[in-house]
Amino acid sequence: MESYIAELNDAQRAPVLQKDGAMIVIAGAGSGKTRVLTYRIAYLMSQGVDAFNILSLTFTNKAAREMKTRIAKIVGNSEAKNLWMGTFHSIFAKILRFEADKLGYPSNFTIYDTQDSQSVIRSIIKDMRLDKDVYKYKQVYSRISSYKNSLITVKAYFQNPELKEADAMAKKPRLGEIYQEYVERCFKAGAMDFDDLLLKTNELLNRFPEVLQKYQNRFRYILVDEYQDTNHSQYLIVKALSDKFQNICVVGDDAQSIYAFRGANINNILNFQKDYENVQMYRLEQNYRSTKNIVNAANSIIEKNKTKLEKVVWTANDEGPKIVVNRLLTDGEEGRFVAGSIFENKMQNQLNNGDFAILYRTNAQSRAIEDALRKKEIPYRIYGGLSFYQRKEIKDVLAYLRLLINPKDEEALKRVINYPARGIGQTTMDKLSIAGNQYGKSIFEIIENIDHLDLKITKSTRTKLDNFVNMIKSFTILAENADAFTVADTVTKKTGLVQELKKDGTPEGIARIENIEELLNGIKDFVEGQKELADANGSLAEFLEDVALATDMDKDTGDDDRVALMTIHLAKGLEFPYVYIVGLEEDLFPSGMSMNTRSELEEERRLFYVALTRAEKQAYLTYTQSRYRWGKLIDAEPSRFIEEVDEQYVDYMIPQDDYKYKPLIDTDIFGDEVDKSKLRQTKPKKGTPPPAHKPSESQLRKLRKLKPASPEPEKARNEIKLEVGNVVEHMRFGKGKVLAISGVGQDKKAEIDFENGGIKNLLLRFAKLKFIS
Ligand SMILES: Nc1ncnc2c1ncn2[C@@H]1O[C@H](COP(=O)(O)OP(=O)(O)OP(=O)(O)O)[C@@H](O)[C@H]1O
Ligand SMILES: [Mg+2]
Repeated sequence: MESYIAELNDAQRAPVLQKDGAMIVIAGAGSGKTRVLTYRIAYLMSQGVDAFNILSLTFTNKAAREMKTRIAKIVGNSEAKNLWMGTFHSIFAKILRFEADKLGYPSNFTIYDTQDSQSVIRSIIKDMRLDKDVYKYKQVYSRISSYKNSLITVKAYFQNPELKEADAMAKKPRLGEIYQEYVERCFKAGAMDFDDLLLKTNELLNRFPEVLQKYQNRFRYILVDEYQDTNHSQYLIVKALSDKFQNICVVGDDAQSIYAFRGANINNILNFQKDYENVQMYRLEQNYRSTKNIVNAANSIIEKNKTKLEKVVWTANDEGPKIVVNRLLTDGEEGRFVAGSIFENKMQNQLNNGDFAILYRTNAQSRAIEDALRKKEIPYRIYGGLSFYQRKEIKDVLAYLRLLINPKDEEALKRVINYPARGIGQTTMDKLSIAGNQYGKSIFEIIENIDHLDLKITKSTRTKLDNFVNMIKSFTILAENADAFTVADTVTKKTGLVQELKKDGTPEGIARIENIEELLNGIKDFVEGQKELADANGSLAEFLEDVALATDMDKDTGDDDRVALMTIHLAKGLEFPYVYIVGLEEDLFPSGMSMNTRSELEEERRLFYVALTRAEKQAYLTYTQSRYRWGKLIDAEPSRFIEEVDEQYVDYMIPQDDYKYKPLIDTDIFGDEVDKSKLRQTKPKKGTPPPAHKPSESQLRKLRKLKPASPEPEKARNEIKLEVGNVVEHMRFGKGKVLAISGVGQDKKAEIDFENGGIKNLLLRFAKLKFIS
């Protein structure tokens, strides 16, 4: 037996050693799912499976790299290099390049990022003269994106009157036309957006059986991490590719499904057994990541969800300190508390900055935290947010590079045709655009043929356009032989980009030049790295693809020591010794936008579960009493999730005098006077605690029945549609009759005459009412 196999427990070893067939590993956080995938790949290779025949799909490219490094240690570097590992998007972008011509795309197609896509949509809305307050481009974009991820093409859209009706109901009757125009413009520009990378892969595998066969034969063994967050489009790709050999291993945790809002479909996990023959189901129960306190606290939260697979998670690790909950006055205080606590922990326990993570629900929350960390001189890195590649000056350089690779790339062209200024104005651009639409050609092609078209563009402007096109063409020729660095270096010099910034002379201008230098350094590194690989040569096209699909996480080389700041969504799959979860307030976490239905609330709760289970040694939860939101200082309420953590695993910090704490006297929804600060300190006892030690065999047998707990038919409490005359039940006041309803939406209230409490005016959003008749 290979020695690394000994680094697995019995339950983990089983799916690693089952070489063939379909298998699913369902298990809670930190139980070694990702480790199973990694070791399984190493094992397959030791059994003679060629690395070229293994496809492994991960949530980030960084995760893929880490797995590869681990595998390389076991099987050797040269073999591990040939593995196909990466995100769905990066793997299938590669395949699409090989096969692009079949779909009518150039193999050098551009990948439009979200900004590019939204910019195309904005100009369509403008060109169609639609009201931009009704047709909000971001909303339109996400609508189109969700169609694509459900494989609803333009044709399918128009064949399905229900979709059109739904959009009409949402006051966007022309959404289908926008969708159609968007698809046409992208196609004309030789561009695919992120969603196309999946949609077009599906199209490719469906329409061309010989292509499907080729990749089925190639990827004889397929592995998928974080399977709970695959969307329909991804699901179908995996299904098609694995259909022939059925050697597929997926791992996931339904309790960590947090992308339903982007189309992830939990049924992919629930139905896996139906999709393949002789599916082996494996469970892992022992958590190796966290202390008992953290594991048990996390169990006590997820227990509150009605839709879930029953699972056991226990740990043999130490008890560890309790979870610390602290209330602060403002977000500034919150930042100072977190920075101070990190500082103290570092001093007391001799830790590195990299041992800490600060997790939040929304990117906007990072600012106050950053201020505090800077004051304490604690180095940090923000993941997500505005990435390096989205900075203006970087996008400018990249636009030139994209354009020389794919001259049809309309978004790139618009960005740089008159930057630095070349005297090509908006009127000229409009004329070119109109001609482009009329002839179904790209602007670049229109300019190339400008002498044959009657566009009423002056001779002098035509010369300027000519010069621009010739410059780009000269770069294209250079790129045929030179590597990415040489090309990029030439472009920044010849286009006048750097000179323009030098002229500017302001500190911002200088910072921008430094960023461009940084980009060039990055390209140089990339070229050196790629030259070592068998199937790459450091070309510009390869670099651009890398950039288009890079997330901030991917750039993290981990070689400098910083505190990590990120949204919880980004933290999935990661682990840190110390984790601070900040902003635990109603309407922020759970998000005010996700409380309309029980399923949305449950997704927020899973998000909280993900956050807490990132922690190895200790977790901190913080909330504030008031917070600036949308420019207003509002009273914040502690998140319901804080109360949901079984109190035996929690330490509440008593506010110190220097917090300038003022008790907030308020009336609650029952009309009683309450001191809000005390509200959360007296908590009712919770139900049976989850197992702190390995549960008994009989308990395990009960819990192991891996069937979905049926969601209770009772409606989410804010879903209840009450009418005057209805009878309801309240936990405290007993039965009551609805006398009147007032307010709308979030403010909807009901006046109810209760058996035990008399007449009460209750905010329906909060009142725990059961509908009786
Ligand atoms: N048998 C084992 N012995 C020792 N350590 C282990 C074992 N299995 C897993 N670990 C460690 O436990 C931690 C969690 O493992 P891993 O990340 O694979 O869990 P996971 O199930 O993928 O978690 P998540 O659900 O958060 O993605 C890692 O640090 C891993 O190295
Ligand atoms: Mg994992």
